Amino acid sequence: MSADRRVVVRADKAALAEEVAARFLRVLASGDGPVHVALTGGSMGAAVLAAAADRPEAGEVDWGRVHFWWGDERWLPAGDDERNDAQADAALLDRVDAGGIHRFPSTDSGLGLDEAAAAYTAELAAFGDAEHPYPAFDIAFLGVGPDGHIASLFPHRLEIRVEDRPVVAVRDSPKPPPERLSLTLPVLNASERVWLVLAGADKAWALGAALSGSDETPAASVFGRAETVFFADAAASTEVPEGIIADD
Ligand SMILES: O=C1O[C@H](COP(=O)(O)O)[C@@H](O)[C@H](O)[C@H]1O
Repeated sequence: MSADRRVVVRADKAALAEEVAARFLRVLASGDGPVHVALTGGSMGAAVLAAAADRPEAGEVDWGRVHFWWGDERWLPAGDDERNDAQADAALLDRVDAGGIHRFPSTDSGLGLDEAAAAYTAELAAFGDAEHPYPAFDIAFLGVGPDGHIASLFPHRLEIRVEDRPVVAVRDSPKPPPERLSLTLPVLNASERVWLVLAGADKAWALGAALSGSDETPAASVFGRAETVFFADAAASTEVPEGIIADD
């Protein structure tokens, strides 16, 4: 794990999505083995994927090497517009021939919420190694809620402290829908790169709290093994301490 965290700021949401999309495509175009990417829902998740789909470098990526996963999912029927995977499908996944699309189960899968968590745990394990029963993501994308939540790990809740399972079933979520599935911190923290993407003035508090390391802010507790980067627009970065905004 690298405790070093950087903040990259761009003027607005569109410029931010373009910046992250360009970096995302550069990672996908490098190397030659399978690439595992954990996607996020929320406002910036689809914006980054849509920007990536429209960039010319998307044509240089061997999408057959790329496995897509999700950091969390809303417990809804397959294809529901509010599901995180449906938003990613529309933005990018329907336009590329990915090596694997690993969706969380849906309410119409015939599984209950706990069974769905177990099913995703098993799917992750199929791509694990001797060290961990889950893949080490090359990139884990995370949105950050105004309260500092990441994936479906919300402040002041037990799910943030779960270390013995890769997936948790979330009930009574403070944000609708009330039932969700989420990866846990040990899985996210095994990622090579953790990229948190946030835009808008309503995210300024969350970014400041994440950087100050508040125990109860989930966004403060996630670290990539090689790098942890907060990508923010100007409106979201007003509470970033001086001197930690990266030049790149
Ligand atoms: O519900 C969710 O919210 C968070 C943050 O979303 P945002 O719209 O405030 O950016 C998102 O990261 C998560 O994947 C999603 O399920």
